[in-house]
Amino acid sequence: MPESATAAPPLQVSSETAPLRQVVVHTPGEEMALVAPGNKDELLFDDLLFVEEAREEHATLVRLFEAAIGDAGAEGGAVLQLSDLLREAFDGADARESFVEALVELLPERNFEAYEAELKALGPDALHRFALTGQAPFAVSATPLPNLLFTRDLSAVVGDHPILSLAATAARRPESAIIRTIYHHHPRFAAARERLIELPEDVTFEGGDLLVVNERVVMIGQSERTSLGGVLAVARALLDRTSVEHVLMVNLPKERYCMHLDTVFTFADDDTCVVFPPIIEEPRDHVLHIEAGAERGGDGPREFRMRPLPSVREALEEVTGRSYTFIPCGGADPIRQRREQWTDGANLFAVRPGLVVGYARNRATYEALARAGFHVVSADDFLGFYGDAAAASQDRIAVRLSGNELSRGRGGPRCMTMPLVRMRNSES
Ligand SMILES: NC(=[NH2+])NCCC[C@H](N)C(=O)O
Repeated sequence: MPESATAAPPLQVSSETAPLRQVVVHTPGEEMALVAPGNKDELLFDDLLFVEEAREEHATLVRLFEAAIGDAGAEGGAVLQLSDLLREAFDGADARESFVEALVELLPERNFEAYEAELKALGPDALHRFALTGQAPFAVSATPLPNLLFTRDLSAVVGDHPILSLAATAARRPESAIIRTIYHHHPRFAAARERLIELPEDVTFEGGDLLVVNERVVMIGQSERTSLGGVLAVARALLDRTSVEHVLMVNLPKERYCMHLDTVFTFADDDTCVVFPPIIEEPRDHVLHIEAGAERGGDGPREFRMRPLPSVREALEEVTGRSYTFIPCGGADPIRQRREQWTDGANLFAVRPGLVVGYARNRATYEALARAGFHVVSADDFLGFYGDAAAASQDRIAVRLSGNELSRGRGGPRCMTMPLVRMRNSES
């Protein structure tokens, strides 16, 4: 293994665009094929995915990461599969037991308590299958977890601190038990365990709502999925325990189309963002700047200082001291903006500053990226001609990934990735 690989720490995310070294994904499997007309709404799918094709699209995304990261990956490789991490964690009987206990606790309405002993007695493979598909060798059943595809929402890493999400919907709540089990029991996370940020059970928070601007600044959406309590609990933990000094809370409409902040706002370069103009460009006092206030003395928690700011742009410019270019998702036409936002045009994933991947179908978004100086290439061309040389260069490149099946799940490349390590060489 090259030296840089062993040197990379187990967890380190220094910004949204810092070069990617290791990422967790989930290639759709058996659980996706269990989405049917009768349960799709409950499972948060607007349509059924053609699973074979979705798997191929996803495999291209994985190849792209492997090509771009090359040998710079952290220990264990560039791309980790969530399902493997869970299966490896289940090798320990403690992990299996605490997973079952977490399910019982997180989903009281499902009455898994009645089968607790049987579930705890399942071996690692059987419990793994039950966790993903809801199917067990006896009379209990749970809902399948097709949304595992969107690994982003399970957790967020800020610096070297992992935050465990607490999913807002019943369909996704078992995912919180999965990620909790992985962080608590998988040997890979042994060193990060003491830095784990866990939230009080009465709040909700999903990773798609948190963006790491730099070591001192994070943005958090207060959304359909992340409650005000969730924002404040994450803010408190970050301000108390990490290098973060500024939390910018963005108040979003509580609607499905913009369920997380990353559905309307992502970073394409250190100073360039792709934005959904109707929500992000109009100033309307929808940003709250949160900082640590005075110590209270005694054991009481430290106070917050909060003040409203008119817009995302003003908030970012004020706390970072730099200026930003906003590229409109869908270009200038309001209808195309809405159509392309719906198919995740604003949900780009940056592999390094200025190298992004999105869904090819969002053509007006790519035209806007081209106008901002990005070379637009297909995923095949990227893999054939660019690969790791492109990752190392300074060129601005926007890769078009075929995602006609994947996009039916209402999530784009950023939603499908949970970076564990992203940092510049100088940071290792
Ligand atoms: N980070 C994101 N924007 N994730 C999108 C998740 C989509 C998923 N079907 C859901 O409704 O939960």
